[in-house]
Amino acid sequence: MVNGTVQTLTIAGTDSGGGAGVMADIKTMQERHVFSAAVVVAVTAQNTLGVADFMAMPKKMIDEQFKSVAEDLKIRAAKTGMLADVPTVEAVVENLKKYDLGPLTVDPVMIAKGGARLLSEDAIQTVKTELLPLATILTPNLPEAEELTGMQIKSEDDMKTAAQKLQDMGVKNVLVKGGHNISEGKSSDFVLLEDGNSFWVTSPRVDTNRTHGTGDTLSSCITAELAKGKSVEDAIRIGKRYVSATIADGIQVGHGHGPLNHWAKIEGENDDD
Ligand SMILES: Nc1ncnc2c1ncn2[C@@H]1O[C@H](COP(=O)(O)OP(=O)(O)O)[C@@H](O)[C@H]1O
Ligand SMILES: Cc1ncc(COP(=O)(O)O)c(N)n1
Repeated sequence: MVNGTVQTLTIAGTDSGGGAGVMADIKTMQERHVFSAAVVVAVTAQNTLGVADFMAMPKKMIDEQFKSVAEDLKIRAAKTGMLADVPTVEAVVENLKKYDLGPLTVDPVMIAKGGARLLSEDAIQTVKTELLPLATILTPNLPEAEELTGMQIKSEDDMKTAAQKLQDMGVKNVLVKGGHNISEGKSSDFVLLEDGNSFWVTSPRVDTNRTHGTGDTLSSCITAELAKGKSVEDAIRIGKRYVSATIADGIQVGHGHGPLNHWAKIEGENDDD
């Protein structure tokens, strides 16, 4: 069965605290029953209280990791997370063009919950012009959608407008995440699909600061479901249900923005789904 195992790839930064980045991605993939490889493009010294420091990998190490993965594994879907700076974004784009890694989910990570910049300001333009055209799905949170579109997002209508603007910039499918407190009592994300259809995915807002790694977890779950062959719409709906479960059923780790409970189950789902 080895060749039949569904394989995915995360291209992101590590989190020494275990809650976000590559660590959250691999935990999510494991729970969604797909195998995950990892190209580490940056290392962070981080915990639930914040990011103390980070270091981007040299281009040669990024290239060698892509080569090692691509030569041996059959990746069915991939995702990007923290990409640090211009040379790192450029190295990742070059490798994404070189290897067939299946549908790509781009989580345009810019600023951590604690406030640290994880993507340099000048790299935002590189992401826009070079990475976004490669994305099957783009999953910005509200500050990221504001940066990418240049508009302010203060309402659900603004979220719809931002999604349309991002699609006009050449992105196929857009998921604008509403975790940053726009709607009372609920956490609603707006989805605009390639075919023009749109819908909201909504969950009750959980009153908690244990939301470290929510974006990574959502985008990894979407990637896992795409790798299994699910449609973009189904992958997003499953991703939203999974991330909601991991937030609602919390664990106690650390003293700040705590990590999610990746063991949480989607209600009604069987273990072999
Ligand atoms: N307090 C919360 N309660 C319920 N869902 C949340 C909460 N915070 C975030 N979410 C959900 O988690 C997912 C990630 O959103 P968000 O936190 O905006 O992303 P990011 O981690 O990139 O900032 C979205 O589906 C969002 O609706
Ligand atoms: C390596 C890495 N990647 C991504 C995030 C974003 O996660 P969050 O916005 O939940 O802090 C992070 N803090 N660290």
